[in-house]
Amino acid sequence: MKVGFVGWRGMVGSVLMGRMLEENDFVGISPVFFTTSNVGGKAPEVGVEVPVLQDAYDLDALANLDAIISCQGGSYTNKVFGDLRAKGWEGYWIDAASSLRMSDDAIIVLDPVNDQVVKDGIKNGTKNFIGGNCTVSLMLMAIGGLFNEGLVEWVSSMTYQAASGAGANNMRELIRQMGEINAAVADDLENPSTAILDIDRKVADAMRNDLTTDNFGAPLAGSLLPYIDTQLENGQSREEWKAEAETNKILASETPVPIDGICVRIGAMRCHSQALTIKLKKDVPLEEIERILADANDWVKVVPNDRDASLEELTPTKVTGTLSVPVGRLRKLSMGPEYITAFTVGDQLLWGAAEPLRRMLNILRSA
Ligand SMILES: NC(=O)C1=CN([C@@H]2O[C@H](COP(=O)(O)OP(=O)(O)OC[C@H]3O[C@@H](n4cnc5c(N)ncnc54)[C@H](OP(=O)(O)O)[C@@H]3O)[C@@H](O)[C@H]2O)C=CC1
Ligand SMILES: N[C@@H](CC(=O)OP(=O)(O)O)C(=O)O
Repeated sequence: MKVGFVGWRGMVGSVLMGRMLEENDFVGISPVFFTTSNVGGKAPEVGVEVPVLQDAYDLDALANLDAIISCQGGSYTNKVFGDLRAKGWEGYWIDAASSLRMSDDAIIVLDPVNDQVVKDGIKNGTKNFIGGNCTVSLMLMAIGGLFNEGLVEWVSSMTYQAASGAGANNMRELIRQMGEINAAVADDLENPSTAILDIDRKVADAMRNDLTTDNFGAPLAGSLLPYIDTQLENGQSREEWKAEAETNKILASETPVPIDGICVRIGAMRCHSQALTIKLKKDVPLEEIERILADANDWVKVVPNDRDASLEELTPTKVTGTLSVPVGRLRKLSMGPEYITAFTVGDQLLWGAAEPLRRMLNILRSA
């Protein structure tokens, strides 16, 4: 199988490369690496022979491939994909960007949750397989079991999203902002007799006036940003809109499940967290809910709803850089026995972006 990689050196692409190397995924394929900036340059070393970097806008070179994985972003997809198909290319297009997600001829891939949808799609000739929005994929990795059992009447998700979802420069900016806050009061922190309200005043002043905000457009460190992605007419942000639209597409739901909430950017590096309120269709005992969640896939981990376990297991710090998707704080809410709450954390660059694409390629290889 000849596989083209576009966007392999970006943030999502680098995580994809790392995972493919870890899993020996380059063995048995003929990889071709593309670039928008360095045609003829040296391709990365992946343990098999590879040609020099090819031009990512060269439709003839792309049309030679059996499959293309793009982590280059939506504008690249918009520029190249239509023309490539118009040329008659019938290979598989696997993409991290959102551009094609809701197209009728595309499937959103998250095989631990929608394996059957993906397999049916391949059988029926689908050629476009697109990674889901990170928040949606991570929510489904955590509570997909309840959806697959048909138990969910609706979900409200309140998110705590990491800087990485906004890009590499935003991650740098978050750390820079943290440093700028520290610098504003570094001397005062050394002096135990400095009044805390003086420190607080200086910090607030620095946050309002002195932080670098070129990428986020607002101070994030020490604060939060209650709006992600673009504004829609109905009052939702586009990130909030994706929850219901993408979840039901991933699950190929016959009756769409309402999912809505508020998406918030916080000062975490690359783990998205979500607080979920779930209305079940019936009263299910908590132990049964925990069993359904735990059995749904190999990566979800049910964390007991106690203080020590939650602080140990259920934080971005613990989860970052891993494929584990813990879900905890599980309990019935006072609204009634069908209402439960849950808190989940997941790495936004792994299950949220690169891992479903890597697995999709392997599904195609073994199809
Ligand atoms: N599914 C999801 O939830 C997520 C999806 N995404 C999608 O993935 C796309 C790519 O995101 P992301 O990886 O953050 O994008 P990056 O900005 O990190 O990389 C995109 C491209 O920028 C070019 N580039 C320019 N300068 C550099 C540099 N210094 N280091 C590395 N690459 C550089 C590279 O192209 P070249 O080699 O051709 O120069 C690279 O492929 C997004 O636009 C989005 O569509 C992102 C996050 C989550
Ligand atoms: N919007 C997400 C990241 C992302 O890239 O989402 P999407 O793939 O749906 O555009 C975030 O900011 O956390």
